[in-house]
Amino acid sequence: MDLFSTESIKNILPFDGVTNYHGLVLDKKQCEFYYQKLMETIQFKNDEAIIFGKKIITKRMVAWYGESEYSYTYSKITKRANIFTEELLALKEIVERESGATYNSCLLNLYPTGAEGMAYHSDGEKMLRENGAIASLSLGADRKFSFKHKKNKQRIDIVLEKGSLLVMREGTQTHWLHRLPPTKKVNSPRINLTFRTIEL
Ligand SMILES: O=C(O)CCC(=O)C(=O)O
Ligand SMILES: [Fe+2]
Repeated sequence: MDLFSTESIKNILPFDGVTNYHGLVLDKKQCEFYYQKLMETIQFKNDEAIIFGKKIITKRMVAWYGESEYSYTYSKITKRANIFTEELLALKEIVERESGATYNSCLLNLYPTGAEGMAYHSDGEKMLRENGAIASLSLGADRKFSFKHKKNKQRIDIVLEKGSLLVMREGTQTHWLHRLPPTKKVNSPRINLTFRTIEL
């Protein structure tokens, strides 16, 4: 995929935003290779959040990587990023070529089973480039992903297959929430990578 043909990729939002579903960008072999490599090398930590002043530890695992050891604030806690690994740089290159945008950081989420998900939110943190693309690459178990319009509550559901790329672009974070619903149907892990541009 090159810069000039992104227009032919489907926008799955009916209005107030652009989110392109690129379908599979990794083949079966690449999916298996990167899934294994990331499981072995990424420093996943249980996600922590401060809710009503209390520190909560979740079963979802997260890891932040980037071009430098920038500090970031996520769920109200400030931490330092890790430097991109060889595999993350290779995946970043694929995602950059497919999406026609560049990224300097990556948030990885590991959902050990279908019991873990992520509640409705939008990625509007202050550090993120406003309206910059967020590219979401999925590995491991296939999971449903949902958007909900902030005002009229319209819902859009999509299955994020292993090896697939979803790119959230202008308007998406302003007008829509997204979530990964928990499910009883999935018992195996999923890794999601969201490539982002952070203003350093
Ligand atoms: O796991 C996913 O597909 C979504 C992750 C997400 O929305 C986020 O990290 O902000
Ligand atoms: Fe998100």
